[in-house]
Amino acid sequence: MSIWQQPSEAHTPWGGAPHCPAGSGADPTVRLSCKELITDIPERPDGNPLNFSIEPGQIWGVLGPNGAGKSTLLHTLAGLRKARHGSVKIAEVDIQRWRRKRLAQRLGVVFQERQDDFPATVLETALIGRHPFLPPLSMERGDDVSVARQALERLELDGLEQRLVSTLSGGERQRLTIATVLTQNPRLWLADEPTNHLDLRHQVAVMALLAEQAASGCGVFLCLHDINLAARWCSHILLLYPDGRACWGETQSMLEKSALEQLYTQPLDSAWVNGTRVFAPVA
Ligand SMILES: Nc1ncnc2c1ncn2[C@@H]1O[C@H](COP(=O)(O)OP(=O)(O)OP(=O)(O)O)[C@@H](O)[C@H]1O
Repeated sequence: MSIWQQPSEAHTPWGGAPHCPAGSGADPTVRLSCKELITDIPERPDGNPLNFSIEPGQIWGVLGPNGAGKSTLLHTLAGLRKARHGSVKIAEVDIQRWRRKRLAQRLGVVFQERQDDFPATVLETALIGRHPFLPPLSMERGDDVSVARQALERLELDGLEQRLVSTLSGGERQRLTIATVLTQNPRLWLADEPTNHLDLRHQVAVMALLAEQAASGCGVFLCLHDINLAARWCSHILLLYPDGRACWGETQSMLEKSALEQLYTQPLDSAWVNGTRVFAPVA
């Protein structure tokens, strides 16, 4: 199936029932919330405490210049870094109290950095997404392989299943990272620059995939560098300034030209295209 031919039912390619759709009794256990959260960036003073919740059906985009702390925030939300202050909770339980395996059954992370140290094929790598669901010391079964194959097909990698990951192009590798999380089928997606290395068509396809996940009741949190992708696809935006200031809210109210110019210390032009405000840097 091409990535343009969306399956009519959410999640059906993975064989599972769709997650509880947003707007029809959204699943409260998908909720990721942070309260008075200050991330721990070494040698940097405390910034604004963060207080927001990612609800099922929402797509949050965090925008900010290099070094602002977007990845650090994402890792803190994933429970991979301890906060300096405040809390992160999933389903009202502190993230540090979740067992990692249980957490991995619910939360998927698309990392910015790649770890290709071990020789592995594309299919073997996608199957890592099933590991949180396997009993100890057991191998993947036919069902797992089928879920991984469908995720690879969705990311247009189905012809490359037996290829070594080390031979993939940058964009193919990125799509494999997303296919691996799709194989994991999480209810919460935390994705660090998921459109990195992707051509325009695949950027749109990945954003459409994440929107589909949100529409099926997942919560989605993305670090992005492209304001226009954020404008078109995110329901909520968090602006993270390098001095630790932060503000957040619904996309419509957040993407103000002057705020973005200040964020990036870069003058911008803006225009409306098909109901979406778009931004371009002033040369
Ligand atoms: N272990 C560490 N020791 C010292 N400084 C660190 C450490 N980890 C991160 N930093 C610093 O914290 C800051 C925030 O890093 P982070 O990767 O979160 O930024 P970012 O907004 O994701 O940047 P980019 O857009 O470049 O990916 C950076 O200045 C980085 O150098």
